[in-house]
Amino acid sequence: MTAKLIDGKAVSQKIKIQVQQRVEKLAQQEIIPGLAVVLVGENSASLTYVKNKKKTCEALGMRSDLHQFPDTLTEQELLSTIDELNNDSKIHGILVQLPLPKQIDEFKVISAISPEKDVDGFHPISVGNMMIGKDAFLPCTPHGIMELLAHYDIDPAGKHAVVIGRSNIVGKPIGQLLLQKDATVTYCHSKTKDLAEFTKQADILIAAIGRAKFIDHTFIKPGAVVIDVGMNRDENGKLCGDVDFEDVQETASFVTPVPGGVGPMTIAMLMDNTLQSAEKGSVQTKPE
Ligand SMILES: Nc1nc(=O)c2c([nH]1)NC[C@@H]1CN(c3ccc(C(=O)N[C@@H](CCC(=O)O)C(=O)O)cc3)C=[N+]21
Repeated sequence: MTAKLIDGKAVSQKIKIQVQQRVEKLAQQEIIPGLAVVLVGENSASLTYVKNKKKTCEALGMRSDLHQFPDTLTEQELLSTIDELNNDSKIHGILVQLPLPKQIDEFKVISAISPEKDVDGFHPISVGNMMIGKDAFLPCTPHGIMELLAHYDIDPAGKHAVVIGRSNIVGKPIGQLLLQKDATVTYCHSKTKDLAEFTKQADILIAAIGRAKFIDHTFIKPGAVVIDVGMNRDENGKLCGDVDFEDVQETASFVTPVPGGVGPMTIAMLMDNTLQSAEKGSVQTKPE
């Protein structure tokens, strides 16, 4: 038996069509959702993601402004850019591409973004609201994973979800979202002893490690759902995940590919968050 493919590309396409239709509705009120993307430095991978976001925005009828700076930018300069974007009524979402150069304190910068425009869901207020299940922009990658599970009728309730990775942007929040859907959640990380002992108990395995093809069939319980959040280059420079996709086929029940799995969902959820922000703004500024 081979695992079923979780087709992030196809699901993201459906979500983007829905976003586009709502963008058209907003256009009748003369509101165009606007996303500001701030990129500091010349990281070529970052530039690719950022261009992808811009292209998607424009395809859906939204605005996207790229603010690109050299890696010598000071923290103060970045904070004043954010201040301007916070006060710009044409901008509904602000995304500061991470990582930032070392002279800039990421926490300070993220905290300076107005929570109403925090479409990445990284602001401490967004994180706090997410933790207690209150209305907040959800971080795009974890939210995209939850949408994928729902789309394939994979209900986390009562399942054992094992998350490998504890970053603030993927590992920690995906564990919380799975917990809110009544999964039993185990977090593993670089200091976990005997990783496979844990992962072999996972009904749902989330791999966010950052090591190419690290997870093979020996880590996987027969019938498990395997979600690959990795974005690595293999020995030939080809994009690949944290999971050895071919090797787990006979063991897993469902698996996400890389590319075409979680990545496209991340972008779709960013578009959805930006649209939602613009929709909220339209309610607040409606003439009486
Ligand atoms: N503030 C911030 N927010 C982010 O959301 C953020 C960030 N910083 N820094 C970098 C990571 C990475 N990230 C990706 C998004 C989409 C794909 C994606 O669409 N990947 C395609 C392949 C793209 C390709 O071919 O290179 C796929 O998996 O099919 C990948 C990676 C968002 N990030």
